[in-house]
Amino acid sequence: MNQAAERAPEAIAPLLQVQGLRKLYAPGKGVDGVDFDLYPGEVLGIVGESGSGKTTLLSCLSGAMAPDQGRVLYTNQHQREQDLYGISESDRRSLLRTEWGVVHQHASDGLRMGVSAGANIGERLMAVGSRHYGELRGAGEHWLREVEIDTARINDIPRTFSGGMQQRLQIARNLVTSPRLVFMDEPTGGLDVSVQARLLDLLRNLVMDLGLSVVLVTHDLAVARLLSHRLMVMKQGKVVEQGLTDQVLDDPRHPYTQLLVSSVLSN
Ligand SMILES: Nc1ncnc2c1ncn2[C@@H]1O[C@H](COP(=O)(O)OP(=O)(O)OP(=O)(O)O)[C@@H](O)[C@H]1O
Repeated sequence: MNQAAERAPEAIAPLLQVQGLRKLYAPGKGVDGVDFDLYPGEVLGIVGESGSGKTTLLSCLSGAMAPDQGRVLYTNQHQREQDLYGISESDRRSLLRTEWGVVHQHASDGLRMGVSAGANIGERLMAVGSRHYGELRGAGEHWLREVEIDTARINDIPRTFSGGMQQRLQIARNLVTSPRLVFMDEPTGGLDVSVQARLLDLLRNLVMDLGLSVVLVTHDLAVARLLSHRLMVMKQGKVVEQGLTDQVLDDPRHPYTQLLVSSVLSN
């Protein structure tokens, strides 16, 4: 065997490494001892009942709230590892405007409700230096089409949009800077079932086409099954089980996961 053949294929570096993360508001309230790696193109679902710590974890991962303990390491597009809470506030903000995106449950938390749809999309591009009106307009139209919103609505403000459209606009606003990692907090929560189904379909296609890495918080196991490759199950701030989505949902090992799955089945 020659030397080249003996060499192991180059390992793919994780995009995100989470090590020993803890954020406790009070004993047992918050998250504790969370460790995982997220790889490029991977969708990780975080599930668990209300109060299990999903939102707290997402906030710590997405730079919104510093943990008490532990590290969040991100490998940026230049293959440099950045410690999320070791870098400056302005570098963290810059990550959030460029390589990262955040889709909130309530579109009003992620959109500027009083400015036009086009401006909502263009704003993120302007924040990274784009000033050319034609380009901004073109990007606005392109991303409206990508999220299935009629481009004739480009000058309308989000307040005049339906809930599903607002959520799709929020997604377009995030994707315009070609992020590598997107955090989603209950992206289909509070929408009618048929609107949810359309949004899920759109999200699934966008995630696949763009090769996005996603951390998705949901209490809805059907949403988790449809979108995520891997699942993490949380209970009272701790991860009780993690693995491939189908494995966790079809053959849950932890009694809590078994309960979650069976309560969905019996609904
Ligand atoms: N700012 C806060 N101050 C004190 N306790 C908090 C705070 N935010 C959350 N908690 C508590 O921490 C625990 C985890 O809450 P968290 O919102 O992260 O859970 P969750 O799984 O996202 O719940 P939900 O699905 O209801 O949003 C809960 O017991 C909650 O009451």
